[in-house]
Amino acid sequence: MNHAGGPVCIKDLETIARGVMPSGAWGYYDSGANDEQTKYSNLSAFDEYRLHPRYLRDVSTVSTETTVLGQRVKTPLGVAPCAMHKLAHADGELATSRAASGHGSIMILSTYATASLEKVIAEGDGSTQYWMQLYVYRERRVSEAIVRRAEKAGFKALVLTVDAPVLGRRLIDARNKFNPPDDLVLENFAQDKESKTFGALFGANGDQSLSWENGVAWLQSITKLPIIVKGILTKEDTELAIKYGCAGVIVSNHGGRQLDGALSSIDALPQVVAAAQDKLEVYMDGGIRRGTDIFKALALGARAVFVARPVLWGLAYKGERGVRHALGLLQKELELTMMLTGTTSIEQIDRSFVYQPVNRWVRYNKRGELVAKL
Ligand SMILES: Cc1cc2nc3c(=O)[nH]c(=O)nc-3n(C[C@H](O)[C@H](O)[C@H](O)COP(=O)(O)O)c2cc1C
Ligand SMILES: CCCCCCC(=O)C(=O)O
Repeated sequence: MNHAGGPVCIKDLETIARGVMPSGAWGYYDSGANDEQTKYSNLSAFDEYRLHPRYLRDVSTVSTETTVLGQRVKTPLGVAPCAMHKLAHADGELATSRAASGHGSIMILSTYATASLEKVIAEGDGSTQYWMQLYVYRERRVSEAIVRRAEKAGFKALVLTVDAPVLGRRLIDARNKFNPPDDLVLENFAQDKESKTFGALFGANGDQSLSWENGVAWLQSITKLPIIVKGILTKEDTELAIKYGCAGVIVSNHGGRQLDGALSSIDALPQVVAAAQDKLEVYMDGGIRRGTDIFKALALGARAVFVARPVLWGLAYKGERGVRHALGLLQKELELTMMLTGTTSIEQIDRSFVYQPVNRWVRYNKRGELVAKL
């Protein structure tokens, strides 16, 4: 592929990133769990929703502005939390933060970031909301310390990831015997050198007994920040999130990295939106690679969407400029989709713009090539 004029879509960025990253780091970013069914269905499920365009509606001015948690953002496209941005580029999360900041939406910072949360938020220009992602640890004081630092630094919400009581089994990492490199420091999370394996970092610290009561209710009891639960796929858990006073849920299967066989995010979204009944905000991530994907998720009721791998690919391509490029491509594609569907504001995008033909399924092979339409 010739990229002389720069990557023109997210797929181009993926190809470039694959070419420039060391195989272990690439494998860690790319992998899904086990057979990667969920990772691939996150992508192919979008194709099962078709768009209903409306015309002759004056689309000379289009705005993607909206509100999230009551605050205005320039666009409903944000950055999902991802561990270890420095695997992609030496500037890591600081570069991502600068790029996200110009973009004017939301950046969710991973607990396993390779830059401290204070430094990351300091790169912002005030137009972007920062949310802090948390895993709640057996040692609650470790999690509480991160909450206190996030509050003090100006983070606007806490994102509690619930789909990882244990880490999913990623076969590529197992084959590569990949573990976080010794020279990377997880700056928000004290660790000794000997514990630098996924098992030691994640397994030994995680709390497998975590529940709504000892996790979500505990977090509510120690902070006034809004709590968003990440990794929700069912109406039952949405109802519990409402019961436990959460401000929002992120419909997500962790990019297919946890439970292989779990429902794709876009397919789970409608039932979560229905159960939410406007009592909390619903966001989604997983498989967004096109502006049309963002549009479909908004049409099915998401208030905002988040991307993970496209940001990492941008970072591997050219650091801050690469992330800007990735977010810019998606933003432009969203605006184009709005013009071509006859929508000029986010509020106008509703369910009437998507159509899901029944009994039609598209299938991709592992290289992302279309192999069947049933
Ligand atoms: C390399 C990598 C690291 C991730 N690290 C975290 C993490 O630390 N915390 C978390 O809640 N989710 C993490 N995720 C999951 C993402 O936040 C997100 O749910 C998912 O990747 C979105 O799908 P996408 O990659 O198709 O955009 C990670 C995903 C990737 C690819
Ligand atoms: C350095 C520990 C990484 C923990 C796992 C981060 C994550 O959520 C992932 O999907 O990978």
